[in-house]
Amino acid sequence: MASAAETSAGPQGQAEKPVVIVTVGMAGSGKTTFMQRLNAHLFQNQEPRYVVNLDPAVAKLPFQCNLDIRDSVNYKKVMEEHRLGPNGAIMTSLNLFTTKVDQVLNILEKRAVPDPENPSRKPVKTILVDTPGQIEVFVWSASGTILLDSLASSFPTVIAYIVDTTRACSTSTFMSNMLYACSILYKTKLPMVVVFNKTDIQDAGFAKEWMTDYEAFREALDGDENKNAFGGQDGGSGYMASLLNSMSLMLEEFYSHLKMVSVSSVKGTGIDDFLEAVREKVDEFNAVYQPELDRRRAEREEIKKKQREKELEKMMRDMSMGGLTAGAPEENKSDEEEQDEPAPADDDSDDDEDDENDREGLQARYAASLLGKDSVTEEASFAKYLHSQRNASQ
Ligand SMILES: Nc1nc2c(ncn2[C@@H]2O[C@H](COP(=O)(O)OP(=O)(O)OP(=O)(O)O)[C@@H](O)[C@H]2O)c(=O)[nH]1
Repeated sequence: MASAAETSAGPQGQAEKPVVIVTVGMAGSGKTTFMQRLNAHLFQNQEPRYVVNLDPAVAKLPFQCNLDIRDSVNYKKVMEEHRLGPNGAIMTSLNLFTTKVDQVLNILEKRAVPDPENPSRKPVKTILVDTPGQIEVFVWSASGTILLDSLASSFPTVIAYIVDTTRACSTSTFMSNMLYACSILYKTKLPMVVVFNKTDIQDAGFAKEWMTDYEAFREALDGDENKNAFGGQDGGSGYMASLLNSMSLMLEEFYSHLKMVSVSSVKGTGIDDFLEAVREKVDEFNAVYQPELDRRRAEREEIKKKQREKELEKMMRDMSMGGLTAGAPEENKSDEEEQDEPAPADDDSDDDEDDENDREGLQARYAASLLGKDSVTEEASFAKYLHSQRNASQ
């Protein structure tokens, strides 16, 4: 069977990149169990994979992990030392871990290619990432964004949004779940597969129907309203139904961007469907998301370049003004002193000329460095200079 990474090969036969699957979902939706099942499935198919755990608070993982946030950050210590609650400590642990994102990417990139020192070790094809149950802590935090952006800038990345099907079968809980998924899709701007988990207990056929047929959802909504499922009085229930109805219409466009699969992580059903959906999403990542990511990266670079040019302009102005102010103390001298002062010797005029040459040379070097003709040392000295300027102005 084709691997999830098989469609991620770059153009003109470039080395195949592994696919990153990031599992997110509400607390208890079954993310860890799903990861365990996926890991076992890939192992059975002898597919080299790499497992990353980003949940610092998990007590015990039911699978072997290659890279574990708990090895570098002690969640309980973070809680004690910073006097934080559980969610604050998870967020701080993620922040601390994010400072090592370059190292993490280095490791992953090394594992994605053959190792000349260990030729028997196959390059990984799938990178599985488990995230904390507190979904907002990961998706809406700066560190979560940095981690996701960094992964997506190196590998095709797909979000697996896990839904507890047993808790999504009423129209209101279903809608809450879909709104969460929608916000994650638009926040991360990454392709998403919605995984209806625990289908050994509750079939997910209703969800598929509601996502593809508005009338079916409308009927279910009427049924819930008639049963007074929203529990409102004096028209409260009516308000809820009308809100859900409007949201369902609004989400129609969003549903069209999703791929949904039914899975039972406990029984192992639906995993092949999930991997097939990931393959589709990887194609979408390469065709749609990658160019968009490249465009955003180029935009950021352009902004940075403009900022540097602005700083250089300001610095040039400061330097030419500096030339004027260098003579300023002279102006404080009394007329008398000025008259008594002997005429400048030839030596002094040489110094002035040297200063002028130095300044011009310096300006030319800075300009060259900004125009990209810089050598490493010039760039370093320029950065040093800007730094000292900033410190001096503070
Ligand atoms: N019946 C059934 N139970 C499941 C399935 N997947 C997970 N569970 C159960 O759901 C509970 C929560 O599963 P976890 O995998 O710990 O969920 P999680 O989303 O990782 O939890 P947090 O990380 O704490 O948010 C456990 O009791 C699992 O055994 C499934 O497919 N079927």
